[in-house]
Amino acid sequence: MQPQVNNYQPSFNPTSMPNNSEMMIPLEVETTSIANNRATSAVADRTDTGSDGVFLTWEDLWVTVSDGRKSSRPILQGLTGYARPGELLAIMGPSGCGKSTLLDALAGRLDSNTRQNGDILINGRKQTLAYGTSAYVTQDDLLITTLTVREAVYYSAQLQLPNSMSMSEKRERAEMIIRDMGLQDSVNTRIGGWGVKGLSGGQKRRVSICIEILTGPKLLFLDEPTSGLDSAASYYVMSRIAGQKEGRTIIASIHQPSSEVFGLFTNLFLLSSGRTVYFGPAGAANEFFALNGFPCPMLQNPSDHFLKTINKDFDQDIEQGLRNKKPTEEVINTLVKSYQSSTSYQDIQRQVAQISKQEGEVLEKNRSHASFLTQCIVLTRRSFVNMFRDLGYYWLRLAIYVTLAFGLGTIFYNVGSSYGSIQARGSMLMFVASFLTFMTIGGFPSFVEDMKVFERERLNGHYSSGAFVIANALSAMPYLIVVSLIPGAITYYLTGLQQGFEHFMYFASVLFTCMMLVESLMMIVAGIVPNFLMGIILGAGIQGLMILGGGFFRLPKDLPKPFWRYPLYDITFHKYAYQGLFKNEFIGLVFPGDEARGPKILKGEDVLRNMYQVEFGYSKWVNLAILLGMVFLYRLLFFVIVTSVEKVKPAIRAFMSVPPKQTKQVMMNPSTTPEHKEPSIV
Ligand SMILES: Nc1ncnc2c1ncn2[C@@H]1O[C@H](COP(=O)(O)OP(=O)(O)OP(=O)(O)O)[C@@H](O)[C@H]1O
Repeated sequence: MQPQVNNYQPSFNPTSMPNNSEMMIPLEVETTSIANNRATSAVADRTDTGSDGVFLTWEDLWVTVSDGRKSSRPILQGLTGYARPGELLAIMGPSGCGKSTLLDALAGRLDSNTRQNGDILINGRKQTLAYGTSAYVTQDDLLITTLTVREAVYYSAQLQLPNSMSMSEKRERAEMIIRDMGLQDSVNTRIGGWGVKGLSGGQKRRVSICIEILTGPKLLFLDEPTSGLDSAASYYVMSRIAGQKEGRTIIASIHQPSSEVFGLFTNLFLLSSGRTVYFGPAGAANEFFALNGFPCPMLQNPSDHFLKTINKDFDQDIEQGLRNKKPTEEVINTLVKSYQSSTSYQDIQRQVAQISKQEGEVLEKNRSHASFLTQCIVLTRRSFVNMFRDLGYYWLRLAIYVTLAFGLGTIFYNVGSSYGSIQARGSMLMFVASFLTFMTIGGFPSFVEDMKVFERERLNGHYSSGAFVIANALSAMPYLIVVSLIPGAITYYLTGLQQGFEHFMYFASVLFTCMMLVESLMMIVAGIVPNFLMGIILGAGIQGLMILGGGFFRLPKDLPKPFWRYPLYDITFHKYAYQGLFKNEFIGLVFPGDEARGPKILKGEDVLRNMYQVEFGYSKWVNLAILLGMVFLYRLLFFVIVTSVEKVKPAIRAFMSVPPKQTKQVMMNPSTTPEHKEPSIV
């Protein structure tokens, strides 16, 4: 159909237009408009932020990203709008138009390489969202892949729901949400990840939604909740979400909603290349397009029509196929200008101003009501189950450790007590304290996965960072005990190190503590660089330096100052591990001296003092205590890092934002330019 001439009347006011639920095809517009007028104006006039719920407004919102050179590229261009309790706002637009960026900006989760300008107010107040103030179902389903659907939702219920609710009530709530999302037939299916097939993409999507709607958050963001779902599933999922909107503010970006799903939206925010094509009641969008000369063809889904009209990505194909068609860029400019000169736009601005003026309640952080102890217990249990089921977490490592233990046991088999055994014992202990513990790095991919899930759950306020840090350490302990006892015993007894159960237990304890230390170190690395390759390189580099400066490859007195001797030698855990193991092994043993040079008999203490320059004055137990203290310190550092990221990120974002007035000076607002040009900041 050829577009008609632009006969759009600026007096068009979508806030007085009918509700969309009864208006799916153009013919119905006229018949339902009068009936619905009253309903929508009632909604439109509800701007009292004093009521319970979240009123969100954004005004002249710009988001730009540096394009690598000295200029910036705008992703969102001066957007203005609002979302209110009891309403479902749908954000639609072609792929890449900025839907996720808008959601991220509103939820306070923009990437650090972006700059945000403009006002976002919550209940009329400038308030930083994120970390527990809202729930956000992101596009990526960051879930624990080894859990079943029931486990994932139930653990989440235990973490998020208050202690005052009984376990059976929590279980009941979890089961109900699972049923609501149509997952009752997959409750016992594991979610699955790379390498392990589990749920389908659409089912994972629904698990993510289940987890976030468990507590009925006051402000809910959903980024493409229906991706991967068939049209029936999309409708049921969206209708469940829409059914929760009473007293809640829901904003969802969505691709290709069916006409039934479209009927569930209260308001529609239509974007193209980061510009507003339309904002207002979803039911009035059809008329807006029709009045501008782009009526929805009979029997066509309106949302398909809107997206087709404003998608310029395939203009070349269209040009080849339909030579007489208006270029899409022109169509978009017409709609953008038309919207900006309409009374409805002024009305939206008036609404935003009105809502912004009324200061309502401060949105409280952290929706989690489970006690700290409950969080620790539930997270420890969940993490323990995950570690047990994830073969790569510990079991594979155990198999490699056992293989290496046999390697060590055979290469140093029955090491004896000759003069030559001194060097053999030293090398073997060094290998155990350095390389066996170094291999803990192999668990890093699993740590990164854990960190991703933690970040999502933390941002959505499911639990505190402290509970995560404690649970992560506690759940790893039983496995590390197994991993240090079995390969430790094989190595110890095959090589014939100093006899006595206490000596073996000390050996295994140092191995265990060093593995805890390396795990803690790698969690710190995962907290700083949540990138698998970079993390492994960084972790390996740090440990390489520590091993070098531990006082074995270069004896302590020969270590160059200032870096290697002070401070590295004193802070590297390898120093305390080597010296503890050496004391455990050599003290009490006697060796025949070097026949050519030294004394006839060498006492173990002399070997330590003269050959390895071990520090005396404190016992091997002090070495072990220092190592345990380091585990505590590393975990504390990990906690400080994850909590400071929470504080630093919003501060950086606030620092990166410039007041809207400045923005207007450096950027061209399309509404003020006769022909739209891509604005840029240089
Ligand atoms: N942090 C970033 N750095 C660089 N470019 C970015 C960043 N965030 C978004 N963009 C760019 O902004 C544009 C809009 O991205 P966004 O993800 O918001 O689109 P979208 O409408 O959600 O797309 P889709 O529907 O395909 O998910 C894209 O071109 C994207 O590459």
